[in-house]
Formats: sequence, structure tokens, C-alpha cells
Amino acid sequence: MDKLIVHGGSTLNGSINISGAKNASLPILAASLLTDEDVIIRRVPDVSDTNYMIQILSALGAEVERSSGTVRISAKNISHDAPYELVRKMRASICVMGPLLARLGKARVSLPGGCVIGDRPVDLHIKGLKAIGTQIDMEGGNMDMRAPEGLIGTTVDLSGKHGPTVLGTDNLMMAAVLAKGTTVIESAAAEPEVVDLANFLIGMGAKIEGAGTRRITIHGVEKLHGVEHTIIPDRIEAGTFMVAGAMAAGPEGITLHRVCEADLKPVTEKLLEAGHTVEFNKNGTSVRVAPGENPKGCKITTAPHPGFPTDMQAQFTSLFAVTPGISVIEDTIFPQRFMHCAEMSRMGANIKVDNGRAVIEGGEQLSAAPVMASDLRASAALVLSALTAKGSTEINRLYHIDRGYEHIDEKLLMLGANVERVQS
Ligand SMILES: CC(=O)N[C@H]1[C@@H](OP(=O)(O)OP(=O)(O)OC[C@H]2O[C@@H](n3ccc(=O)[nH]c3=O)[C@H](O)[C@@H]2O)O[C@H](CO)[C@@H](O)[C@@H]1O
Ligand SMILES: C=C(OP(=O)(O)O)C(=O)O
Repeated sequence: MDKLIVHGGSTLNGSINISGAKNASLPILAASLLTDEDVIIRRVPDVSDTNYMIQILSALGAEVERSSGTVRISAKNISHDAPYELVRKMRASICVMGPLLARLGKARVSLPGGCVIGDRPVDLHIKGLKAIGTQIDMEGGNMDMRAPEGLIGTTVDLSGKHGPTVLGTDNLMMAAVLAKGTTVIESAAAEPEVVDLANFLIGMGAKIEGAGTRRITIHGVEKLHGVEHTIIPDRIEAGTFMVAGAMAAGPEGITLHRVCEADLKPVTEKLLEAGHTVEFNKNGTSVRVAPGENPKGCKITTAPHPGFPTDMQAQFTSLFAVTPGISVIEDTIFPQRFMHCAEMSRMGANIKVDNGRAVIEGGEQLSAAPVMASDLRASAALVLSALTAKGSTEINRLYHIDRGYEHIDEKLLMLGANVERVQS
């Protein structure tokens, strides 16, 4: 099991390229099951989650070739049964449900297990798929799905207690593209990754309107064809390195290439509010971030897009832990997603967590301690904290960060951080 040793105190400088988005790649890889023609997807990040998804597609019978960031998929003959051994490793594997149902009229997928970031039910996925004609039986931890009369379009409201569902919207959209008639998703998720999936499906011949808004309309078509597609930049990886720039760069800052300014708006706004420098180039594809001279604490409340992303709150907790003043971070989407705070407290951070809200009294330099990564973004928060901490921090269970950050140690080294990946 790899661990990362971060020797704190280096000044970051220079530039790196941001990878393609993990959270766009996963549903798009699954959507390649919708056609028997060849699909080519570029800029798929080399992270363990995309590798699991590729293994699931192969286990379902697809032929998959991967050459650096390009994945070529040919799903001519596929089965409907996603193997538990692979599905259990990654929650996002549930997004094969929609494509399998649409293509084969049946799907068998294990229920995803618990998750350290909090409750992650699938009731809205089930509600959406049932509404368009799917019968679902639960048996032995599996969801057995059939659409005996075929999938039939209708209007479905997917609003949940914590707002819209991203993968639930993806699943219904992928099922509805081959359904009879028109499906309208009300209270749809509007995240950039949903829009990227819609664009991929449109490239395959699907008829979809309104992706990126709260109402998506899908007119079913008979058949989809092959497509070539390039994945959007990863706004969460970019946001994470932007926070690294604000915390640990020299006065020149660091520059991130291959970003999308529009997708980074909520993160940019909070970094500016906290007193840091954020400057995009003219076409919004590169950004320079430098620490401000008088940084200050802020209040952040996570919200569905275009609000502040829950996937960035842990990283801002690290920033605020070393920023003078009181900051408050509230996560309305995953109120239990504060596992990083206990580990950061071991490094000297002053954070009180109560009822979905962290109150951070910042300003003091943190000090190194052996810490345990608990989930993907919590691990990123620990790496960020370690960059400015006094001493060498040992971050265990690095496999969490390898789920979603492509070659993070190499990118940090390129920016001048002093990090070592060690096998233990
Ligand atoms: C692979 C991927 O893209 N993962 C992202 C996706 O996860 P994912 O799509 O799984 O998250 P959702 O958008 O579905 O979850 C949002 C909220 O809805 C609730 N909910 C969800 C489904 C459901 O059937 N019932 C229900 O109540 C969840 O518990 C949560 O409180 O969006 C999350 C919210 O932006 C991000 O943190 C994840 O990084
Ligand atoms: C929570 C995340 O991913 P997943 O939904 O796959 O767990 C994430 O990317 O931060």
C-alpha cells in the first residue's frame, strides 16, 4: 500500500497541465455501451477509478484498448450482468445501469455499499428508471432490472432531500436516449460533467436539449452510432492545485494549463474573497494563482452547480486552517463529509465540526504528523495541509487519492514540492 511523504515548507512555482475530468470520464465510458460501433474517448485520466470502469466494460464483453489518455471501446456483444467483485470497488459503477437497460432491456448490478462521505442512497436512480418502464427486483444485494415492454419516455422529477443527483441524472439520460418517445428530467443536475455526457451522447446521435439546466429533454432515437470525444478538464483537480497555489506558491504563483474558467467560477470567487490572486488568460484555459498578502477567512456553503462544489470543501478547510480569522464551511450535500478535520487536528489545526458544519480558527502553522487518508478529497486536503506544515507528514492509504488525481506526486514535484511516494 503506497504512502506519500510530504516534506513541508517548499515554495511552489512553475506550471502543470490539468487532466481530463474523472467524474466526466466515468459515465462517458459507461455510455460507450450504448452502441455496437467504435467509440474513441480522449483525455481519460489515468486514475484507478477509470481503470475500474474499463475493467467493468471488459467484463461485460466490450473490447477496450487504452493508450495513454485515449480509450477505444468496441461494445459489439455485451452481457447485462456487472460482476459484484468489480462493482463493489467503485460507487460510480452504478452508471452502467442506464446504458445496459437501454441497449439490452435488462441489467443486473450490485447495490453500491456504504461510503465514508455519508449516506449515498440510490432511490432517485431507481425512481427515474422505474418511471420510464423498468421493473426492479432486489435479490442478494443485486438490483435485477428489466424493461419487458421497452423503455417509454415520460416526465420525471428527480429532486432529492439534498438537491439534484448527478449520477442519477446521468443514468436516466443514458437510459432515455434509446427509449420510445420523450423523457423530461425535472430538477436535473446541471454539473459540467452532466453537460459533457450529454455532448458525448449527442455526438452518438442522441437528441437531448437543456443539459446544464434543471430541465433536460430527451427525444428517444432508434440507434446510436460511434463517436470521438475529448473529456472536459477536471475542475476539482484544477481547484485543488489552485488552493495549493494560494497556500504554498511564491509571489510569482503557479500556473495551471488546460482548465475551464467558467467551470471554476465558485472556486475562483472564494479564493479572491480570501484575498488571493487568481488570473486567467484571455480564453480562460490557463490560470495563475498566487498567495495574497493579507489572506482572510470566509464562509462557504456547498451547493449543486453553479454553487460551491462539495468536492472542494475539504481542500478549502486546509487553506482556512492556515488563514488568520474564523472560517465556516457548511456541506449541505454530504453533511457528514468532514473526516479530514480529525486528521488535520492531529497536525494542530483548530477545527470544530458540528451538524454538517466546520468552524475553523486559522492562522498557526501546522506541524507534521502521520495521518490517514479516509476518502478522495480528504486525502487531497491532507496533502495540501502537509505542503505548508513544519516537518515531514506521512499520508497513509494513498489509494484514496489515486482514485481521482492523475500522478499527483509527479505534478507536485514539477511544481517544486518535496514529496516521495513510498511503498510499504
Ligand atoms: C462519480 C461522480 O460524479 N461523483 C460525484 C457525484 O456523485 P453522485 O452522483 O453519487 O452524488 P449525487 O449527486 O447523486 O448526490 C447528491 C445528494 O443526493 C443524495 N442522493 C443521491 C442519489 C439518490 O438516489 N438519492 C439521494 O438522496 C446523496 O446522498 C447526496 O446527498 O456528485 C457528487 C455531488 O456533487 C460529487 O460529490 C461526486 O464526486
Ligand atoms: C466523491 C467523489 O467521487 P465518488 O462519487 O466516485 O465517490 C469525488 O470525486 O470527490
